[in-house]
Amino acid sequence: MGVLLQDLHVRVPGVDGRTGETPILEGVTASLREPRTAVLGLNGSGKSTLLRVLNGLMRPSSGRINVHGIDVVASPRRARRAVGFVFTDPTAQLLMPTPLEDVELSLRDELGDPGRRRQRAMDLLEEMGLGHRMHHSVYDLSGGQRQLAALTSVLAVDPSLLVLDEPTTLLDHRNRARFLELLGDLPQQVVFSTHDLALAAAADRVLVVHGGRLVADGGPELVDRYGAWCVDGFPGEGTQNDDGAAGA
Ligand SMILES: Nc1ncnc2c1ncn2[C@@H]1O[C@H](COP(=O)(O)OP(=O)(O)OP(=O)(O)O)[C@@H](O)[C@H]1O
Repeated sequence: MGVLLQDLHVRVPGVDGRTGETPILEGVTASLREPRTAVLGLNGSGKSTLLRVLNGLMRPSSGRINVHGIDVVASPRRARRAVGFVFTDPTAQLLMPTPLEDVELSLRDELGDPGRRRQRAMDLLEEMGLGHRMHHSVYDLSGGQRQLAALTSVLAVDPSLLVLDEPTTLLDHRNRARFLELLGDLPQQVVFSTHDLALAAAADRVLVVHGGRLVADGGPELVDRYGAWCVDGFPGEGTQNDDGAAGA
């Protein structure tokens, strides 16, 4: 079992005069069985969209997605239970006032007893290095601490696939090192997008997305070949931050 993407297209209304639609992903096909997959690409290339379709947050216009035996398009609710997703900016996904309450909320279906639920939530936050912040308002946490709190809540329910959108963007050096260690230890299959080339090079599989298309798919050696382009821009194009959405 793994993650299967078959001829995936995502289009949104607008812009193109001929079709009235903007293509965001075009014909993405990949079968991912490796423990760690990194998705590389410039800003606007389609990385987040590729991740969002994995748990049904975004519906493809056409194509198949199967995650660990679940047809994501047909069963988006099952997919959301199986696929833990951590956003680049996790503020929106922390639903409760404090990290402790947020992790407790995640655990509500797993542990009926409030005392055991609280203890489990405290243990998980301690393991993540957030014990000293568990009672603070999520708005008083730093961006990196919020990201770790969101990750704790997601991991609390033991998803079979973990999807992380630019997981190290908000982390300082120490928390990035802690995150890398955690990534090495997690039993789950993980798919993550990143602009962090060292993080991508540590993955088993690398997908390079450009203009909504999968332009390269292979091992971590692709980081040497494509990494600089994914940071500075692809040859023959403008500079970084060009919007790389799929053209008509
Ligand atoms: N719902 C939507 N409606 C219209 N356009 C969208 C929508 N979702 C994404 N896009 C556009 O599709 C393109 C790809 O977006 P996406 O967020 O997947 O890029 P990304 O590679 O993750 O970029 P970044 O590195 O900046 O996070 C962008 O041009 C974005 O503006």
